[in-house]
Amino acid sequence: MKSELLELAEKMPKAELHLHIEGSLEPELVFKLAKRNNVRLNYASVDELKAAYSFNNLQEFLDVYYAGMSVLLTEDDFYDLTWAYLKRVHEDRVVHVEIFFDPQAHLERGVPLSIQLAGIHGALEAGKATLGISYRLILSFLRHLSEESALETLQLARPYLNQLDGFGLDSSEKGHPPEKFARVFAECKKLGKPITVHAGEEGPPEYVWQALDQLEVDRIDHGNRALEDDALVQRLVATGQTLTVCPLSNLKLCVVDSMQDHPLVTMLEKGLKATVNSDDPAYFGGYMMDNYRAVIDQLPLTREHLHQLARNAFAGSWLSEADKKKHLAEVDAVFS
Ligand SMILES: Nc1ncnc2[nH]cnc12
Ligand SMILES: [Zn+2]
Repeated sequence: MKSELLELAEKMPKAELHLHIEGSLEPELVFKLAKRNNVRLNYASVDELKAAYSFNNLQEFLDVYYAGMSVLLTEDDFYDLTWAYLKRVHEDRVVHVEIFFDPQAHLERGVPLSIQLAGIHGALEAGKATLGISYRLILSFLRHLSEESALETLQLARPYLNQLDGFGLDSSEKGHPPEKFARVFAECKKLGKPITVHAGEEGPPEYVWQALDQLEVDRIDHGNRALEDDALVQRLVATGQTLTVCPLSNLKLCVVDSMQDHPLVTMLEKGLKATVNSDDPAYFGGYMMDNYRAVIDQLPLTREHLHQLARNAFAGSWLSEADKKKHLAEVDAVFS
């Protein structure tokens, strides 16, 4: 049974909806870019850097994540990073990606938005042309920074709106509720772009309510802690909200104690539109298939659950209705 599910997971076309491009920066590439840009690292070797990838919570990870991305300085760096991710997920039969980038983290180091976007967008276009991977690019605001900083970033982004497909909110969740950014996302809404925010990863169910009621999000990233509130689950089910769940991330950041305790199957059984994603694959032990392998191995996942997960990802994507329909038919063909 397990091997049949694995085979199906390998074969089915996949959409990844929760991926921080800076979180796909592999240790080997960190060292290559550090050398290219003359950046001094606090680690002597790839192995020493990898040894630092042990986290007790989100903040411990974020400290390493922001330090790692300090090597990203030029257009080529952003291009190489994004291209490496696309090539890697192509092997996992990922055909559509919706990826975040954290512009404020790079602006702080003096890297203009134009450089960040030229590299990331250039690689996404190359991936579309040569690997057949469609994409959406999401500008994500850092919630540990101020509302003012987010508004300034949005101003800087205005000339590039044709390259931005939506807006997100990430970084340190606790103490930085969605309502802190209500005015920022109201501005984003006026631009007619979809919104997705991290909520209920470490933060309480109240943050998920705020994301829904005050930010009027189109998707929730993570959402694990929504399960603590039955009324919230009912709301998410009734409105068909997609949750971009990240199993290996949740394990690495101690959101769950073990993969056997992961709520993915519970979510599906409750009718929540859960999807499987890798979040920050270079830091959390794997890309899309690694995540699928983990949940197939460790959870009572059925063929129907797997089919639902594949469908949820395309249905919850920001693809056109015609493209969704095409991909859903391809998924169904694998499971027929
Ligand atoms: N899992 C995560 N949660 C919040 N912010 C992030 N930034 C990158 N990965 C993140
Ligand atoms: Zn994330």
